[in-house]
Amino acid sequence: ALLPILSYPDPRLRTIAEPIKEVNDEIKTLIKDMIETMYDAQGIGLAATQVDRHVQLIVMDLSEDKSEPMVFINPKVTPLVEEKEPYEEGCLSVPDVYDKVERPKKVRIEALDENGESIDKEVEGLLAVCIQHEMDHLNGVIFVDYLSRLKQTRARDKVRKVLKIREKQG
Ligand SMILES: O=C(O)C[C@@H](Cc1ccccc1)C(=O)SCC(=O)c1ccccc1
Ligand SMILES: [Zn+2]
Repeated sequence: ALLPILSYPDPRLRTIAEPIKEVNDEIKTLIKDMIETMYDAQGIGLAATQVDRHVQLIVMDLSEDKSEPMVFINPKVTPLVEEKEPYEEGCLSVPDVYDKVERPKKVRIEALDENGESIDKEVEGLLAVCIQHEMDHLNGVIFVDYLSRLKQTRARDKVRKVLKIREKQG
């Protein structure tokens, strides 16, 4: 099922997600719904926080044809290098706002997958950018938090406008 995505500056986006104790049917359904919601929203990632479910769960799919969804349960992301790289980020919770954010170039991801198998890999590029962006969501951080006050105000105004237009479209 498609889940509603919270929009900035909704305070629920600031909730800290809890660890998942058991990958039960409820979590399995949430994973399926989040993947469906991510594809529908044309995203490459989605954190459970964004759909108002405050558990440590991230889904991502960087493939062209939306055929390779990845699931990260109770993820831990550790920078492997000091060097940071800027990337023009967007966010499904801050529609139509894109801006440069600097993040560590290479990170280690430790997590469980949907079968409870452990994941432990070193990534860079868009995968590293996206997993750090999603991890921030689980910690109540949104990419606009890294921008200037002025840009944050502009982002709030922009989201308000986009939501009004979407409301009219019904
Ligand atoms: O809000 C989210 O978490 C999803 C977000 C993930 C993300 C994309 C790009 C950089 C950082 C984080 C998106 O999928 S935004 C939409 C998108 O597909 C995209 C936007 C900018 C660059 C590449 C992809
Ligand atoms: Zn986001």
